[in-house]
Amino acid sequence: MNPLQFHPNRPFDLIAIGRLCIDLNANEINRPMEETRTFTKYVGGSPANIAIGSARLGQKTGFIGKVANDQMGRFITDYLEKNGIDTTGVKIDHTGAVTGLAFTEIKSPEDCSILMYRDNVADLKLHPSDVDEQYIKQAKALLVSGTALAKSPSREAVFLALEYAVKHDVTVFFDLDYRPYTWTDEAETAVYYNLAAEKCDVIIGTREEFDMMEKLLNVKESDDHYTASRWFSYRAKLVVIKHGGSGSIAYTKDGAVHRSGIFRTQVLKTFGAGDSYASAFIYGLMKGKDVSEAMKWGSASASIVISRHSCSDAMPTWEELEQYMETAVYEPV
Ligand SMILES: Nc1ncnc2c1ncn2[C@@H]1O[C@H](COP(=O)(O)OP(=O)(O)O)[C@@H](O)[C@H]1O
Ligand SMILES: O=C(O)C[C@@H](O)[C@H](O)C(=O)COP(=O)(O)O
Repeated sequence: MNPLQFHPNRPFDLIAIGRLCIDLNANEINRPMEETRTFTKYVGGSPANIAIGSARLGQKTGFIGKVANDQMGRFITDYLEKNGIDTTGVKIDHTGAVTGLAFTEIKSPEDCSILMYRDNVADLKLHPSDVDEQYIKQAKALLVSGTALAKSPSREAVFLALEYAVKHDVTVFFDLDYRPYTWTDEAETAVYYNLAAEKCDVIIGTREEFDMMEKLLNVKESDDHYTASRWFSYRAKLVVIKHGGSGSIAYTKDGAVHRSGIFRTQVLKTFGAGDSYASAFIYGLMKGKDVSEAMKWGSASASIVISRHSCSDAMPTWEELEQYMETAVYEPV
């Protein structure tokens, strides 16, 4: 069953809000950063990757964010537009802020990490005055990324977007996307994550991300069922907990539990799994598929992206995804 209903007759399927950054992915794989010399530049940032994935799958997609007033900022906006994403909501910073950079280190397929340069970044300068109620009102769904809550004024901009979404019956997806280095204080982090989650229809995160939110409440044990049920007294209808190579589990408000396995693949690097999973999972739900089927689409998309070098540029089209699901081997949990 699909517990979500999307407002019909809206021009945008999905509008994402949050960071637009640059990924610099190591060309020399199976090497530590100290020995890595060259990188390939891609558009990055979790919500950007999800929006690109969504557009590739054929969704009418828009973005609300802020970019630096320089070559990097223009590279990002240009790439979004080339992928058919509406950039009306992408504003340009005029305070001298810079573009966030994510250098990726691929020591082995299982051992990947990201070195982020995020001082004075333009994405966190997104201001409430940059968020247009009329724009959000045109969407069936809004995707919020947790990292945008890390600092003001971006934090207030996201809460305002959430208010508009709730007011206009826009279905809200919250990808927790917890990046510790963007935050300074554990309690502050958990408080804002929990406050935002109260306003969301669908919450998607890894076990570790939910643990971070629950630590503040002195929850000692990781328990997926407990985690999900906490949110059903608020707005949530669906909670998804991702477990890496062990698949994912979803709970719906009516008490149903859905499990998804993975599509085994030749993993090049692990990052990008969550973003590709989210884009195809959301697409599946918006196409009216039931939760289990949408999770399978998400797993297939993740499997494709982790076998490729980039995150954004590797996002599959619907034709690629469909063909992949016909031929690849699915391992149920
Ligand atoms: N090694 C893997 N092989 C195949 N699929 C994977 C693998 N790791 C992750 N995935 C897929 O990607 C999804 C999200 O991965 P996960 O690592 O939990 O998220 P994140 O990238 O946000 O940390 C998983 O639920 C699974 O479907
Ligand atoms: O989110 C970022 O700023 C970096 C991403 O573009 C990146 O490549 C990544 O980490 C993807 O995250 P994941 O999908 O949660 O693995």
